[in-house]
Amino acid sequence: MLGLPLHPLVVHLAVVALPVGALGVLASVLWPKVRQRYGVLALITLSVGALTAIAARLTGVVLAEQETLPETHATFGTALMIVSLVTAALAWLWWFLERRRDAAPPGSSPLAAMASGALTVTAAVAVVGLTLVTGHSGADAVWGSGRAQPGAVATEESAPAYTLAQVAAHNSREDCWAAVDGKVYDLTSWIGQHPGGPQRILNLCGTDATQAFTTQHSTKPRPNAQLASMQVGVLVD
Ligand code: HEM
Repeated sequence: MLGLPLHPLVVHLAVVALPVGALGVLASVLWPKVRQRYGVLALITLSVGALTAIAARLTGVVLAEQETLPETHATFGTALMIVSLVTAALAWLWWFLERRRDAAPPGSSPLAAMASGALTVTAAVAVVGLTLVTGHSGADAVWGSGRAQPGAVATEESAPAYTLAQVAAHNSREDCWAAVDGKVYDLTSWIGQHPGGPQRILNLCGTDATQAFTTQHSTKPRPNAQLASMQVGVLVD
């Protein structure tokens, strides 16, 4: 429930609320008339957007546990969450300083309000830009070329073919290949990164590891996506 149904729902809210709120705040800083009429509305919209960005990040993490993690999109999502929260905080600070300036006697220094206004405008532009790239990378992860596809590294037709004897020659920590289910993988760079420990991968070097891999990981998405990213060819007799 927390993953798939919620993530698309909250991201669409964030994708609307963040740019609308950020542009509204930007216009409020630049034009006092806009501030008077729509300032509070823009601030609330931006704040709702920032809270939705947190929700999007959290539901995205849950979703990544069920599917594979689209790295670029996750990085942008985290950046957007932080930048939108900072922007909302800056915008409220600017608002508070402007209100104080309105109440202050004529001739008081406008410096603090102006400085916070300039920071708010810069941050609001960053929010709009980051919302666009985060949304785009998310759409790409679902529909486009960024989609994590098992076996995407080498297609059956284009992949080089290796015999088990050739695979067996790559049987060391420095050069570790294994075959799984008719495909050949170079596991060398993964040895030290395996969450289940390096020894379990070292045991596979130079072998047909189909049974060891499927017994341990069967159809779990993460190990299979990791494996797919390391494919170097297909196994032939
Ligand atoms: C090329 C082969 C393998 C790959 C690509 C691989 C990949 C992975 C990945 C991605 C994880 C993290 C899982 C997660 O975060 O959900 C993991 C965890 C683990 N792996 Fe492997 N693995 C391989 C082979 C093996 C083998 C042969 C064994 C045992 C004989 C093993 C034992 C474990 C254990 C105990 C964990 C930690 C607990 C778990 O998440 O299941 N792995 N592996």
